[in-house]
Amino acid sequence: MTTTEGLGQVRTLSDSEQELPASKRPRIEPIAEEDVLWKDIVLVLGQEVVDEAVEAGNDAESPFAIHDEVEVEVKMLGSNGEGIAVPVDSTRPWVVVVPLTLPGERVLTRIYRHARLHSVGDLLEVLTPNASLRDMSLVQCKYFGSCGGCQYQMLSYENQLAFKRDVVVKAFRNYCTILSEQMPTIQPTAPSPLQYGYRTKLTPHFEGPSKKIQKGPRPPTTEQPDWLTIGFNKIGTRKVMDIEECPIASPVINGQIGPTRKEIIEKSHTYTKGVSLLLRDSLDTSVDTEVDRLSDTFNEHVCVTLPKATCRERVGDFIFEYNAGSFFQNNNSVLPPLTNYVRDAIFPPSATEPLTLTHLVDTYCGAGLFAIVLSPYFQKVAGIELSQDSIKWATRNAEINHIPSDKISFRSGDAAEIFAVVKEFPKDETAVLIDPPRKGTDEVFIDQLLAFGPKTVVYVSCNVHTQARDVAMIMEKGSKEGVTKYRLDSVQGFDLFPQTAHVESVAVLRRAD
Ligand SMILES: C[S@@+](CC[C@H](N)C(=O)[O-])C[C@H]1O[C@@H](n2cnc3c(N)ncnc32)[C@H](O)[C@@H]1O
Repeated sequence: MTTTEGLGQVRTLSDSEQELPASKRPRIEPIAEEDVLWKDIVLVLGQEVVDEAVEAGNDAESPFAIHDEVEVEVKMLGSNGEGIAVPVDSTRPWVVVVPLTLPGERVLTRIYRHARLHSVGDLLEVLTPNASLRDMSLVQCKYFGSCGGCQYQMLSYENQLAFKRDVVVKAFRNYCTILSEQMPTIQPTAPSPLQYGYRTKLTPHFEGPSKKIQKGPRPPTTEQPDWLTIGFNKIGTRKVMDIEECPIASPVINGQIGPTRKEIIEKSHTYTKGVSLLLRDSLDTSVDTEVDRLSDTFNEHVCVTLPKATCRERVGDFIFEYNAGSFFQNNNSVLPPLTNYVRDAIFPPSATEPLTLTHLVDTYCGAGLFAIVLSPYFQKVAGIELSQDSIKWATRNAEINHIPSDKISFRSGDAAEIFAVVKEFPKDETAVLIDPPRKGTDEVFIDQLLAFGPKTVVYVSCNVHTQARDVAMIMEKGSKEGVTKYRLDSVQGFDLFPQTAHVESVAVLRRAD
């Protein structure tokens, strides 16, 4: 029988690829959203049923036509935030993915796309709501249900956190191929202090006018032309819908949406292409960095719209500056609990013997967030980051926070290069922090990490699926090759984006000796 267990799985390096010099080896493939969805489909239909459908050649043949209206029952919430449903009347195993629906609900959907063993549909009507989960009085945004930004506003915050924990559990079950006895219980998801008004960065966008409109007369106007919509993509589409406010964004960002829209409309006759706008919440950078950081003057918020302009944020006692267009975490309210959590993971308050970790390596360090906030707890800190620009800011951030340059250093380069630099760091007293982009880290990095063998590894991730894969690789390679054996101490989700399906995750590994 054909087995589909490997379907959609990520590729591991072949033997010949393993032979290549580190710099020439391909990176581990990122785990695509479709792959994550496929695992949910298999969970709902069952592996055997999926195998049979594949065997019978039924897996690519939808029982529905595009635009069919179908009644379905939602079986579970998928890891990407949509309901994973099965048709109420169907003789063939098939899944229908419907956004904005909840487990246990019967809904009417209109099919708009087919893929392997599933179709995707728009939500037309919730026929039987799940009254214990759905509470529409919680919804704070007038665009909820049309805008693609938020998926969970109809859920209590407690339920949002519980669903996010399920995502972490499934991610580790599906992608972390370690023995179940090596897997710790996934901790409850840590909440964000702000559940609305938290986003410090928004990127509304608009499409350019058609060629036909460009050829016609385009006088300057103060009225919004028909071709122009400024906002976010409609759910499940690439069509932009008009947005005049966004309740998950911070007050200064909301205050800037109107003026920015007005400016775009007034200049609309000049546009030929679409543009992605930038609205970033910042402290007023004209205020001197030496002003009392708790004073009202220092904490005046402004909205920055130019990608090359400087932004400033305060995280606890520290301040950070960076280019508005470059990476910085988008929810300032959760940064103190997140950085405290990482600190406590490195120095567990419950440890019977205090850990004597004196050195920190912050890989994928951006503008130096973790390196700088955690610097008081270490004698030496080194950070690495690909973006030269972010490294300039990290170095400046160390200065404006009065951290001596013989204690903290930042360099630009691929994360794996840091291990050649920190050779003199005592591995028994070193913690390594990993915070890569969504695609996760790579095999070259993991090999170097294992060769270095730090006492503690804290892996912060915005993609729990690639994190689970990488954690497995760290543990499996470490134990197989007898290099450095790690045990997985804890995994906990962090809610950086309330009202959305996104979950951040922190995994803590400790050397097993
Ligand atoms: C999720 S961000 C984390 C940044 C930082 N830790 C923070 O919390 O602000 C990931 C960072 O990794 C950087 N990056 C991407 N690929 C990299 C690589 N191969 N080596 C080093 N840094 C990389 C990106 O530029 C980005 O700043």
